[in-house]
Amino acid sequence: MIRIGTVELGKKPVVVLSIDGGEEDKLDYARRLGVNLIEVRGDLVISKGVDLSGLNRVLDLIGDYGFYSVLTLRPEWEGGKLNCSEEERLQLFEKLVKHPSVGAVDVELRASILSDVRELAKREGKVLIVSYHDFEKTPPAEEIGGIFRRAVEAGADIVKLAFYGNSLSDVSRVCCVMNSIDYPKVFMVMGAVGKMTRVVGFHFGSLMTYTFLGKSVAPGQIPLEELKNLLEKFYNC
Ligand SMILES: O=C1C[C@@](O)(C(=O)O)C[C@@H](O)[C@@H]1O
Repeated sequence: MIRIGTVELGKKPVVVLSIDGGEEDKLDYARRLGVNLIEVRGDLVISKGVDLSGLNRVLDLIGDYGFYSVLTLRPEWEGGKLNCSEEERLQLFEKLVKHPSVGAVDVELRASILSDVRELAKREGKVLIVSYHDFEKTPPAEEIGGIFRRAVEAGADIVKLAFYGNSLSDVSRVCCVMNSIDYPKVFMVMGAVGKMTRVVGFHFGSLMTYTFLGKSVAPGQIPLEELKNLLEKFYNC
């Protein structure tokens, strides 16, 4: 069983609210709607002109509201807003990962700093999420399996795969491949056709689902209120 901060994964659906630094004033509301973790999209926060001390204040506030966070610094080359060198991104990770409210760190499988971030996470006792995003398509089953294996070999505590779905066969293929893999995982099929995976993914072993308040941060995300209602219907939680 994996725990991010005090949040146990795998016992019931875990809801992660992705914030870009503009929603921290809604943390009380998020708590009341059953959000379990806060993903700090540090790349989005920084893109709004917030500096490192401002990012630390966001992390402070998350802790003040009793949440643990997942720290994400998504680069432009994987769909994020961070436009800096990998060395600079690693320095940001080094300055932020140690924050007491950070429970997990998300780094891309294709990042040249992956092994550095892995060692950093291990040293600081944080959960390592190794993620892979394809915002255009869903690969064939064999390729999905290969990506997953590479993430495990890279030392992921949790493997997170997010593919863009163009058809229901994309959705069913991802669910079937994920269902066949016994390893801590999170997956979603992005886009309209893949919306269902953000709710039914738990049936196929996905540990977390990502949501938003205000503006979504990825195609096909379900807003928090609607997601809460769907999870109550499907999982009585
Ligand atoms: O990787 C993911 C999943 C995501 O892309 C989604 O589709 O909900 C949202 C991102 O913020 C997060 O880091």
